[in-house]
Amino acid sequence: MERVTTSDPAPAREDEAGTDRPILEVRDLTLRFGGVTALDGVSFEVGRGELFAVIGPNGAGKTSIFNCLNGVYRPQEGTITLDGERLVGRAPAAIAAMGVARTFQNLGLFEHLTLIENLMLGRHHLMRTGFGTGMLWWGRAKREEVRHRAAVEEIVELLELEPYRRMPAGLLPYGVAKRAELGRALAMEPSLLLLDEPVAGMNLEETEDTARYLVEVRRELGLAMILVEHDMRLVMDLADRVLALDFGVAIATGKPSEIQNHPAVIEAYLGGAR
Ligand SMILES: Nc1ncnc2c1ncn2[C@@H]1O[C@H](COP(=O)(O)OP(=O)(O)OP(=O)(O)O)[C@@H](O)[C@H]1O
Repeated sequence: MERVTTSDPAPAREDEAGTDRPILEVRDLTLRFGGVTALDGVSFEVGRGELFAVIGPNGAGKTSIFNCLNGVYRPQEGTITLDGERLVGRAPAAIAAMGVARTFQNLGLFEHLTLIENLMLGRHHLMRTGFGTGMLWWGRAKREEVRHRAAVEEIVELLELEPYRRMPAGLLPYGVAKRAELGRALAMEPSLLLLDEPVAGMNLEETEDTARYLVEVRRELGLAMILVEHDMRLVMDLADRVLALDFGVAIATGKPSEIQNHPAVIEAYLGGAR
């Protein structure tokens, strides 16, 4: 059952969706699987244009947060509010249509489709003219397609994917495929982007490239992003603020420099290594 706390600093009302309010507000999120408490009363906010990172040892609950945010898991308690709209209880497709996009740890591209086709699929939910209507109203459908193609080409340019436009996704080098997946998520025109271990399996050069593209995306699009990542250097370099989890509990939230030196965070990582 949803628990609405009185401590919510900003009640979820659409008319208050002003620019100063955080784009995402998570309050007292609790998620249980039988006897396992994956998330235990977790609260945090993400500001507009903020790059917010979630860290923690294996099994801390990072993926569970993403799965609650995009509607794959339904938390037993707590609220999630995106721009004044409650998310808990909505289906993943509805949440995606509200502006929450996600990249996956393992690639989520269609291997036989070209890079451009994959990006166009990312825009599917934004397309109003289906095939049937398109036949009847081909003029409007054509104009709409031109608009969508132009939006996709902007992303291709931003992420420097031009040389790979017509290549089937399955043939892309790994680093490029990860970038294409970022492009597919951006093609959705999200208001919140969830980045699930964007540099997993990358070498140093690819990791540095990814960091550069994320900085670029942020500068160009001013998009709010949540980053789950084990690469601490990337997190500390890129994030505005960091939430550290341990056994489903939020043990610290703050600037990267504060989190790096936080005794509870150090203990959580060293404890896990013992
Ligand atoms: N579908 C599920 N069924 C049962 N238990 C689950 C499920 N999903 C997650 N859990 C449990 O919830 C806890 C948190 O898992 P989660 O995957 O969110 O951690 P994580 O921080 O993402 O870990 P990692 O860094 O290894 O990906 C773990 O104890 C995990 O076993």
